[in-house]
Amino acid sequence: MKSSNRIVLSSDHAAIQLRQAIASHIAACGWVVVDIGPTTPESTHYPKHGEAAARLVASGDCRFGIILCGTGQGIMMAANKVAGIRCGICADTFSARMIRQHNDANMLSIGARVVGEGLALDIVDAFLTAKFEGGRHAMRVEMIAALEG
Ligand SMILES: O=C[C@H](O)[C@H](O)[C@H](O)COP(=O)(O)O
Repeated sequence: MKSSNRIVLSSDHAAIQLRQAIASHIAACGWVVVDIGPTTPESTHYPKHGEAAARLVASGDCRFGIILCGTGQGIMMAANKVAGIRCGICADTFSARMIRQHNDANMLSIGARVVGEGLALDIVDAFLTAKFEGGRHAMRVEMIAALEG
């Protein structure tokens, strides 16, 4: 079922605190948060958490996904293996805005060991408030999809 107001959140052990801060922030902004954990700090493996979040976005259950690990890199790589996912990693607000406007990104990855909480929340806001511009960018996004075979 398509949902325009549901956002899935996921992380590995390196980003639990920041993930919870983002969950509170976006819930206060009116989004329905689907936080799929983990909730305990034991070491875990980012590929499975990236994949789980990506599948909820790819299926249409959630409109967007926000995923985190230490750098944001590994979990982003895993999410992008799922067909239909366009996940960008951001450590600045300009990129967070542009991956929506130009790339129609449906997932955002953040490195909890890279950016502090204040900047991370600004990045999330930039991502969630920007709109895909379509036009010349639409064909390029279709070209990305074509690579999925
Ligand atoms: O891209 C991978 C992430 O940054 C992981 O969060 C990181 O590799 C986990 O490292 P560690 O097991 O040393 O906490």
